[in-house]
Amino acid sequence: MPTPPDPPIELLTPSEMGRADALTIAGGVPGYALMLKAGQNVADAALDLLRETGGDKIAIFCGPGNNGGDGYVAARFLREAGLQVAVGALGDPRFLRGDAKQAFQDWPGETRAVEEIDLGVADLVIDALFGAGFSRPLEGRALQTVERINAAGNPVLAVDVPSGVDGATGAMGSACVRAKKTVTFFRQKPGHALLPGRAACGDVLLTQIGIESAVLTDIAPKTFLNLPSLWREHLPRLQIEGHKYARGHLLVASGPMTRTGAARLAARAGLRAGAGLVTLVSPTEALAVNAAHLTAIMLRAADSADDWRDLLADRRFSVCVFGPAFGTGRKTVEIAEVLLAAAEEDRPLALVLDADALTAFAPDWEVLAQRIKASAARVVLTPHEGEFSRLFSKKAETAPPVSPSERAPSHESLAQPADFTSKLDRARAAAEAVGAVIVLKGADTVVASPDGRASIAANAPPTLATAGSGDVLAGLIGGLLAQNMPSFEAAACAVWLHGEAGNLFGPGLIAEDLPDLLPKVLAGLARS
Ligand SMILES: NC(=O)C1=CN([C@@H]2O[C@H](COP(=O)(O)OP(=O)(O)OC[C@H]3O[C@@H](n4cnc5c(N)ncnc54)[C@H](OP(=O)(O)O)[C@@H]3O)[C@@H](O)[C@H]2O)[C@@H](O)CC1
Ligand SMILES: Nc1ncnc2c1ncn2[C@@H]1O[C@H](COP(=O)(O)OP(=O)(O)O)[C@@H](O)[C@H]1O
Ligand SMILES: [K+]
Repeated sequence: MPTPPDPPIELLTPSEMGRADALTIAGGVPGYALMLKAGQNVADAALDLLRETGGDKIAIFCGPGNNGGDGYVAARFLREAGLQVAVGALGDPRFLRGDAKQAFQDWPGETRAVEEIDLGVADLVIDALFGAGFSRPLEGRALQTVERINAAGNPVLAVDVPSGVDGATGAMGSACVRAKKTVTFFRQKPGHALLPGRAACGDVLLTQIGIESAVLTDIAPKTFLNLPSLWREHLPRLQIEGHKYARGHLLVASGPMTRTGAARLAARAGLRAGAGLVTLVSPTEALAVNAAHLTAIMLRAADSADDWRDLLADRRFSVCVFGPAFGTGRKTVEIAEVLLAAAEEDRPLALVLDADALTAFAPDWEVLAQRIKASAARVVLTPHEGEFSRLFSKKAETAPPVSPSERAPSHESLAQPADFTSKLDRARAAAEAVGAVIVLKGADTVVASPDGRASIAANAPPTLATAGSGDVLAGLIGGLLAQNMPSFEAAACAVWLHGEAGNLFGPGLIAEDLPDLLPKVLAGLARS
C-alpha cells in the first residue's frame, strides 16, 4: 500500500484551540484530563532539557489561568521525579478556578509569591504565566516578573506560548519571555510562526494531549504552516508527451536601460521553476543590454501600453511578471490595466504584480481592486511591508470586508501598525478586499487567498534579505503559475522553494545564486 501523503499542518488560533478543547470535553474527556496530559508533557520536556544542561533545580512561574494550571501539574510530576521544584504564583492562587484550581490543590508542595523565587539557584525556569488567554500588554507585577526571568538568563521552557506573546498574532506588547523551548499542545498557533513570537519561542515542541484530529472537521481551520504538505498535490506534473507550450509561456517585463537586472532574475527563476518558455519584454532602449545577458530566455520589444496590447494578442503568453524595477509612473498603471483587461474566460492569463506595479497604484488600492475584480486574470500581488503600507495606506471609502480571523483589523486602513494587528490579518483582509492572492513578504512571509486560506512560512533564512531576492520570488511564482498550479498553492510553494534555496546556499548568498539552486531543491522535494 502506498503511504498516504502528509496532511497540511493547521495552525489554530487560541479561540479555535478553545473550541477544540470544548468539543473534546463535550465528547466526554474531562478538561482536567487534558490539563494533566499537558502538564505531563511539560514535565517530560523539562526533564529532557535538564538532561542536556545538567542540574535538578526548577523554578516554575504559574499565572492566574489554565496556563498556570499546566504549571502546577508539571510541578507535581517533576517533584515526583525527584527534582527540587520551587513554585511561584502570580496572583493569589486561592482565586484560581476550574481545572487550574484542581491542579493547584493537587500540588503537594509550597507555593510562594513570584518575587520570592530565587532565580540564582534555578537550573531551569518553566514559564506558565500566560498562554492562550494572554490578552493585553504586560504591566505591573506581570511585567516585572517577565523582565526578571529574562534578566536572570536561565534556560526557559515556555508552556504553550512564551508569556507576553499573543498566540493569534505573534505580537508582543511591552515584553515577553525569551524561551529556549516552547511546549505546545494539539496544534501549533500562528504566534509560533509569526514574528516576533517565533523568535521568542526557541524550539517549538508540539505534543498531543488527547484531543482527536476529528474536531478539526467542525473547526475548519484556514491557516497553515507553509510546508510541502500544503501544496504538494498541486505541483506541476510533467507529461511524457508534453511540449514546451504545455508548460506555459511566461512574460517578464524589463525596466529601462539601467534597471534591467531585476527582470532577468525573475525570468531565470521562472524558467528554472519550469515554465516552458520565458520571454523578457524590454523597452527598445534596453534591448541591447538585455540581449547581451540572455540565452535560453527570449526577448521582445514593447514600449507603450499599445505595444503590450499587440503583444498580448498572441494567446500563447499565459503569465506575466510585471513590476520589478519597471518604474512607478503612469505608464506602469496603463500596462497593468492592459494586462488585466487581456484576460478573458477563454484566454486564461495569470499575473504576478510586484514592486513598482504595486507602488504605481499606491495609495489607490481601490482602483487596483476594481481592475482585478473586473478581470478574468488570476492575480498574485507580492508586496514587502513597505510596498504593502504604501498601497494600503488610504482609508477605504466603502468599508472593505472584514477579516475572517478573530482579531480583525478595523479596516479604517488595511496598513495597520504592527502592534497587535497581525500580519496574517492584514494579508487576509487585503486579499479579500483586492480579490487577489497576497504574498506579504518578510522573514515570516504570509500568503493569503481571497477565500480566507492563509499560510505562514517559517523556513526562510535571513540571508534572503539581499537585493533582488524578491524579484527571484516573483519569477518563481510566475513559473509555477505558467504550469497551471493554482494561485494560492503556487505562491506558497514558491515562497517555500525560495526559502529552501536560501538554506541550501548558506552564507554569502546573492540573488543571482537563487535560480540555479532550484534544481537541487526540486529534486529534494521530489524525494521527500
Ligand atoms: N485549550 C485547551 O485545550 C487546553 C489549554 N490548556 C492550557 O490553558 C491555557 C489557556 O488558559 P486560559 O484560557 O485560562 O488562559 P491563560 O493563558 O492561563 O491566561 C488567562 C489569565 O491571564 C490573565 N491575563 C491575560 N493577559 C494578562 C496580562 N497581560 N496581564 C495580566 N493578566 C493577564 C487573565 O485575566 P483576565 O484577562 O481575565 O483579567 C486570566 O486570568 C493554554 O495556554 C494552555 O496552557 C491546557 O491545560 C490543555 C488544554
Ligand atoms: N530576514 C529575512 N528572513 C528571511 N527572508 C527574508 C528576510 N528579509 C527578506 N526576506 C525575503 O527576501 C525577499 C526580499 O524581497 P524584496 O524585499 O522584494 O527585495 P528586492 O526588492 O530586493 O528583491 C522576500 O522574499 C522576503 O520574504
Ligand atoms: K506561558
